[in-house]
Parts: sequence; C-alpha cells; structure tokens
Amino acid sequence: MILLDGKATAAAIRKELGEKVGILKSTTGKVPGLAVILAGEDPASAVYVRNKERACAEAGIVSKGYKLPASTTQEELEGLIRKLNEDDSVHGILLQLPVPQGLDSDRCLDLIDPDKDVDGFHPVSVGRLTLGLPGFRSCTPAGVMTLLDRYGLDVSGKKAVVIGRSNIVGKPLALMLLQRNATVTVCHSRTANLAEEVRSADFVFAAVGRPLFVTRDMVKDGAVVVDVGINRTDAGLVGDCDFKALESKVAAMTPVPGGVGPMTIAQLLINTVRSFEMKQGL
Ligand SMILES: Nc1nc2c(c(=O)[nH]1)N[C@@H](CN(C=O)c1ccc(C(=O)N[C@@H](CCC(=O)O)C(=O)O)cc1)CN2
Ligand SMILES: [Mg+2]
Repeated sequence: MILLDGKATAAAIRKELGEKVGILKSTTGKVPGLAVILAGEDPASAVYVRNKERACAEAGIVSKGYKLPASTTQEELEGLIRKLNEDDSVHGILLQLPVPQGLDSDRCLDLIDPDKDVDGFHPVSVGRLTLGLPGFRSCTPAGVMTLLDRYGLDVSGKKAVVIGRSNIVGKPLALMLLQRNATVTVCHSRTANLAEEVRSADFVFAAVGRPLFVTRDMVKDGAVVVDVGINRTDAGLVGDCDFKALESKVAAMTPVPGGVGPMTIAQLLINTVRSFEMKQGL
C-alpha cells in the first residue's frame, strides 16, 4: 500500500512556495499577505489558525491575525471584512469556521471580495467551480486533488465515490472530480445501499464525520482511499476510515492525522500566493 503522506507533501509545498515568494519579493518588492479572522474561543479553531499562521511564516507569506471575542457583533465582523477588502497589502481573507452562535457566517462570507476569497467559500467562487471557470477552490477538496496529483493518481475515467455532501468538502470535491473526468457518485445519510456504492469505487473519499465509518467489507481490492474525517475520540484523533483494517486491501490511502489536514493548509498558501500573483498581473 502507498501511504499518501499529506504531512510530507505539505512540507514540500511550503518549501517550494517559500522559494517562489522569495523570487516574487525580489521582482515586485512586495509579499503576499493573508488576513486570518478568528471569532470566539473554539479550541480546535485556535489550533488550526495557529497552524495556518505558522505555515504562512514558513512560506514567507505575511499573516495578519484578527482574534475577536465571542461577543463580537455581526456589524463589527462585517466592518472588519470591508476594511480588509480595501487593504492592498491583503491578498487573502479567511474567516475561520465555525463562527460563534449569533453570527451569520453566510452573510460574512458573501462580503469577502471574491478576488481575495482564498478559502473558496464565496458563492462566486463556488459558481466558478461549478462552471469550470478559474477561481479559488475550497482548500480541503483542492488539497485532496493536489495530493492525488503529487502521487500521480489520475481519476480520469475512474469511478469515484464521495461520502458526504457538505458545502466545504463533499459538494466541491464531487465537482472537482467531475472536472477531472471521474464518474462521480455522492453518497449521504439517505443513500440506499451505501456499502454497495462504496464497494464499486476505484476512488473512495470519506467526509462523513463519523469515526471508522468505512470498514474493510465496504472497499474493493486495490481502491484508493482518501480519508477527510477528523474525529476526536477517547482513543485520540481518528478518521472516517478504519485504517488498520483497510491497509492490506487498498492500493493507496491517507492517514489521519497527517493526510488531508496538512494539505488543507498547504492549499490555503497556494491560493494566497496565486491571489498575490494575479494582483500583480502575473
Ligand atoms: N475558514 C475555514 N474554516 C475551516 C476550514 C477551512 O478550510 N477554512 N476547514 C476546517 C478546519 N481546518 C482548517 O481550517 C483544518 C482542519 C484540520 C487540519 C489538520 O491539519 N489536521 C491535522 C490534525 C490536527 C489536530 O490534531 O486536530 C491532521 O489531519 O493531520 C487543518 C485544517 C473547518 N474550518
Ligand atoms: Mg477546508
């Protein structure tokens, strides 16, 4: 089995981007800037934001953190986004999700300038993805595609099954796979014969949010399995797939942790550098 090592791949991407940013800096005199908004005190979000800021530093991207209390009002948050839209040193704006109760994340995401929407959550970005037009792609599914590319795994003509239909993973991932000429099935909680659907897949993408949901009997021999799940259990962090049980059956698989998670952050950096380049007309 080939271990699809997201941690190592993400580290390689950060290094490559660092070199690229160095060249961009010497040719333009400017550096990419990412604004990271964290509202409230969700501990997992705080970790992700810290990791994003660290990753930016490693790649030479200037990150500006905006840590807001859970009591922040909708108006304050919207005011900050408007200000960042106008700030020429900011090439990417991200609002860490979830936001505290009482804040409307959809209204905030709507306000982000689509040219700075490095998380790819703005309806314009989603529309561009749907139409196959250039634009920012949601970091988790785009990071998955980048990981497959780095391992030379081509989905064209293959049967891909996505388990999960969230706006930030399942739906955009299905569209990206379709764009790459996979035959795509999206499964969810109401799918009849889910195990049978998954068993027919050459590529399985699990984004259900249920620990060890994908079992050995559900996967065909030689399939490629990408586990997008991050579940905190008493036994620690586990994915949506039973890694130990699948290991001897599949051709390639991502671990959790160290698979898709680090690629999400690497993709954010890729998107931010791309946004910077576009601003410079490159
Ligand atoms: N504005 C956004 N909010 C959220 C996104 C997003 O892409 N943009 N995705 C998730 C959270 N997320 C990034 O924000 C994220 C989750 C997990 C990881 C990661 O590296 N996970 C590690 C394990 C780390 C741990 O101990 O938890 C791994 O899988 O190896 C990175 C980013 C929801 N919100
Ligand atoms: Mg994501």
